[in-house]
Amino acid sequence: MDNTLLKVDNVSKRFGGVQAVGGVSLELEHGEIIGLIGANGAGKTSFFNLISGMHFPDSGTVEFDGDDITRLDTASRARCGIGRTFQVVRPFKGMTVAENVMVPLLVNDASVKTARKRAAELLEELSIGGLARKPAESLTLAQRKRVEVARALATGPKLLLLDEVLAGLNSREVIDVLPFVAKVRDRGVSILMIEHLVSAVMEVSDRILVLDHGVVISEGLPNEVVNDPKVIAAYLGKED
Ligand SMILES: Nc1ncnc2c1ncn2[C@@H]1O[C@H](COP(=O)(O)OP(=O)(O)OP(=O)(O)O)[C@@H](O)[C@H]1O
Repeated sequence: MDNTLLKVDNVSKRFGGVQAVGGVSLELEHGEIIGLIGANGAGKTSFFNLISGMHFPDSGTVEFDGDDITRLDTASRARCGIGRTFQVVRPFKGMTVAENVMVPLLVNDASVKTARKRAAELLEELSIGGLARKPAESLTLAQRKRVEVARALATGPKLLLLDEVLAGLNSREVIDVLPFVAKVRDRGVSILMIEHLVSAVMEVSDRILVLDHGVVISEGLPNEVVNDPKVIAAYLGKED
C-alpha cells in the first residue's frame, strides 16, 4: 500500500530576481517526522508556504493524501488536513488557553459545547491541561509554543507544519518541548518541521532535508545528513 501522505514534486518559486525554491521534491509518509534545515535565506519558509498554500509554485505539483492541491488556497488546504504553526506565536489575548484552542473549532462550525469539550480533551492529551484556564498572555514562551501546537491540532490535521517551534527557547525548554513533538506524532499526525537547532531536530526527526540556495543539497537519516561534507560546507561549518 502507498503510505505517502505528502508528495511535493519539483516545485519552484521565484520572487523577482531571487530563486527562493528551485525544483524541490519531497515525499512524506503517514506518521513520519521530517526536519527541514538550512542557513538563513535557504528557502525553508518559502518551501513551507508552497505546501501550506500561502504561495503557489511557479512550476511543480503538491499532492496531499492522493489529491492534487497545488492550486488550493490555505483555507482549503487546512480543510484537507494541513495544519501549521507560525514562527511568531500570537495567541488571542484576553482569552484563556482553552478558549484559544476553541477558536479554530468554532471557525469550523463546531458548537460551543463541542468546542469546549474537544479543547479540554486535546489539552489533556498533550499534558497541558493545567494551562486551560490561564490567560493566554500570562504564558511563558515555551508554554505559548505548546498552545500554538494545540491550536493547530484542534481541527485534526493529518500533517502539521511546525515553523521553528524551538526558536527562542532555552536548552532546558528545548528538552521539554521535544518529547511534546514526538507525542503529537504518536497521535498519528505527520510532521514537517523547520528548525535552526540541528541537534534538536536530529533527535526527533526520522529524516532530514537540507536546503541551500533553494535546492536540496542533502537528504536522509539524521546521522547521514550531519556527516555529509556538502552539509558541513554549506551550513554546519558556519554555525559558530
Ligand atoms: N515574499 C518575498 N518576496 C521577495 N523575496 C522573498 C520573499 N520570500 C522569500 N524571499 C527571498 O527568498 C529567499 C529564501 O527565503 P526564505 O525566507 O524562504 O528562507 P529561509 O530558509 O526560511 O530563511 P530564514 O531561516 O532566515 O527564515 C531569500 O533570499 C528571501 O529574501
